[in-house]
Amino acid sequence: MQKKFVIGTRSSKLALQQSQLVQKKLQQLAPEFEFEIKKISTEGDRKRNKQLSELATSGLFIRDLEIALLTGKIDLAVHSFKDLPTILPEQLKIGGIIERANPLDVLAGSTQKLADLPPGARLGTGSLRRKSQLLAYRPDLKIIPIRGNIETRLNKIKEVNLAGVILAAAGLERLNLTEEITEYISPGICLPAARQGAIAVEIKKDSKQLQELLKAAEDEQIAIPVWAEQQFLKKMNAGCHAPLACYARLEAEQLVITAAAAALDGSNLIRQQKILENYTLTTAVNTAVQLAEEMMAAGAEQLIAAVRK
Ligand SMILES: NCc1[nH]cc(CCC(=O)O)c1CC(=O)O
Repeated sequence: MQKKFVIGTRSSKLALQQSQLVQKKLQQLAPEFEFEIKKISTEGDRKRNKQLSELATSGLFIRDLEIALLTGKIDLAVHSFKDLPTILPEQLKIGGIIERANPLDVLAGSTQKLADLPPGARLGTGSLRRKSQLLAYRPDLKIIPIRGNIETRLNKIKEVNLAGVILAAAGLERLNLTEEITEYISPGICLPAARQGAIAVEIKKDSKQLQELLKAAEDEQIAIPVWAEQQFLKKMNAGCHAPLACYARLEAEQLVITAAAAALDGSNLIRQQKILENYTLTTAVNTAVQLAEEMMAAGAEQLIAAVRK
């Protein structure tokens, strides 16, 4: 029986914070085990095992963490679920969804709320999902593409003279930067990305001990809506770079799932919602798949394909 587990993490502040949260949760649940955090560098030894890197087809950093998992350097990989592709390498799986912070997008670093910004105000975001929905709401806005980690993006406000930036509430809350939040943007204006704010822990499929632990750490009230969003995205065959949004929330006995897709210039926006009574994981996921089918029937595929290339 394994007594010590290594948690692999990216080395960004946000990634470390999320990994510490997972470490704390698991440590509380299983005080008899040791959970150590290990930073995995982006450079890594990516090219050392060609077969493994071919298996892990995802983004560069995710791939390094997955290679570390597959080669036994780490036992768990902590990710912002939003950034993960919907299809994982054959030997890996999501062992559990640990916590979801506020799933909404925010306007940050602005002196005015979104509705009060002057015509032509410059807002920073690198996300096509945010850009397209914001333009559908206010075609006059100037959307300036920005990249980098959260603090880098906040710094862009002064550097390139922006009225504010659009970010995930989750990142700012986890980094204790909530004082930068001007406004939580209504999901009726900017629907969040599928899985936004949720932390996913990836493990090897044969890690029985860890699987049990992570199941015990999971709260199904949190996990069910997130799995529904994941299944929606998978059915749409899209990732976090598409101008596509999906947000599921529990309201009493109901699961409410909303999806949106928009043309990049905001000239067209498709929005659909489904409400499920007395949800279970299975019915939630099935409803999400139906929602994806309705979105496609309404023409969402063309909007997504416009930027897929
Ligand atoms: N792709 C960037 C990214 N990936 C995860 C987060 C933090 C929020 C989350 O955990 O979903 C962010 C920043 C942002 O979207 O503003």
